Amino acid sequence: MEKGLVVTQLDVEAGECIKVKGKIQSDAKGFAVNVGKDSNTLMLHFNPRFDCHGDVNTIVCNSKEDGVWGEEDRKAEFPFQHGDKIEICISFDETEATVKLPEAEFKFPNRLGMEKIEYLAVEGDFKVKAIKFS
Ligand SMILES: CCCO[C@@H]1O[C@H](CO)[C@@H](O[C@@H]2O[C@H](CO)[C@H](O)[C@H](OCc3cn(Cc4ccccc4)nn3)[C@H]2O)[C@H](O)[C@H]1NC(C)=O
Repeated sequence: MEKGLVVTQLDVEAGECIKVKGKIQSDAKGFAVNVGKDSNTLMLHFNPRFDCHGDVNTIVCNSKEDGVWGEEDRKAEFPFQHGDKIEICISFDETEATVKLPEAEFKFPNRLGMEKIEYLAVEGDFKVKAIKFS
């Protein structure tokens, strides 16, 4: 299966923002935005699931340390629809990551105490149009 967008060698610090703009496919089962050190060490795996892994219309967040998933955090809101054109803004500080959407905001603890984001990956049924660092 083809990989999505992967960006490495980043140096995103606390308070800075990663903006990912794109379109959710009309038949999306799910997609994920991963940020962290590398694919095995993730501050945040942000995984909206329309219908996959037994979840329907559920955002699953998690961390990954040395290739091992942490405890999942399922969010109450699901502000996505098939075909949506959205911009996801991810920022963090020493205690938590924040995911800002046009009509919702989610927090997830910075479990690994990461001080910079070096890695960004977007996977699944999401077509990236642009990414911006600010
Ligand atoms: C009840 C006992 C089994 O629990 C299930 O265990 C599964 C396997 O660990 C959990 O699914 C995994 O959850 C992880 C987060 O905790 C990740 O989401 C795992 O997927 C990684 C991944 C990304 N991708 C690329 C991708 C991403 C989005 C859409 C399409 C492809 N391929 N594999 C995903 O396979 C799944 O969330 C978990 N369900 C529950 C309710 O705990």
